[in-house]
Amino acid sequence: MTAVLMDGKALAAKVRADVARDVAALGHVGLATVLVGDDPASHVYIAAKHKAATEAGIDARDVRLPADTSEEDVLALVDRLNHDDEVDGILVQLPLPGHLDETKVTYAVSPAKDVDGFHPVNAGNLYLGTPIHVPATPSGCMELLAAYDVDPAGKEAVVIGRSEIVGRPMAMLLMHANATVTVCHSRTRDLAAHVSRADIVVAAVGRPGIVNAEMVKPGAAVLDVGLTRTDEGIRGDVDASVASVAGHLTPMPGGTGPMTIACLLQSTLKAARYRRGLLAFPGA
Ligand SMILES: Nc1nc(=O)c2c([nH]1)NC[C@@H]1CN(c3ccc(C(=O)N[C@@H](CCC(=O)O)C(=O)O)cc3)C=[N+]21
Repeated sequence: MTAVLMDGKALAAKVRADVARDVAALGHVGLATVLVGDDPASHVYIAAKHKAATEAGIDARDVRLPADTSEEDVLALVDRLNHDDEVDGILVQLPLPGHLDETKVTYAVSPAKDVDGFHPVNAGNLYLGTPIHVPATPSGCMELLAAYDVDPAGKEAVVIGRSEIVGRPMAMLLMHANATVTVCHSRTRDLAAHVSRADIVVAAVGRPGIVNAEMVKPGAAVLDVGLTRTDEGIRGDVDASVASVAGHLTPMPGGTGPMTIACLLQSTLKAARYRRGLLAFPGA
């Protein structure tokens, strides 16, 4: 068997075109990104997000601060953006330099403008099954499954990784879609035993090739979120051999990454709708 490739690039282009149409209808939609310091990967991601936002007609503001910026100054900036009427969505690029408390900065972003969905109000509402802003990578994975008619209902799903930005929200979304969800992590005793039972596998740990053909159930849908830069190029968590066993597989690159960016734009549009009262912000 050769897996059907889940083309994230193509689906992302479609999502972005839909966002562009809705942005045009709304008039003005603003996104502010905050990048502290000079992590080279973060620069690549921020550039990609700005290009996509601008192409969708979103007014994207690129705020950059030196690596030694104090926490007080970062929090003051976030506060200004919270109160800035031109700004519908705020994204603080992670990781932050070590002297800054990521939790504190994440808490500071207004939940309605938190397009990453990292604020506890948003994380909590996802847990409760009443999602407001949902992290972009897991959203993109759900969109990929839907686009390829892989319905999680009743299926065994294994999520590898329990990070706040991918693994945990991914598990929630799959559970809400009625999958039976197992979350594996660094202390899991027998990863292969869990993966071999899964109809849907989402790998998000950043360990190149940790998922291989021997452990994947024939016909399973496998989504690769891990991204490691090596001398030979970008490598995912899923070994290339899996293509001969899986039913569906995301390419790496060109799978879940482009969908992450597309879903970020969707969240920005949603944030603009909350702010204009076109969508009710739960509990507000
Ligand atoms: N506040 C915050 N929000 C994020 O959403 C966030 C973040 N911080 N920090 C870092 C991670 C990582 N991330 C990616 C986005 C796009 C690709 C992407 O487009 N990848 C391309 C390859 C790009 C390349 O060449 O490096 C692909 O998979 O085809 C990957 C990773 C968002 N993140």
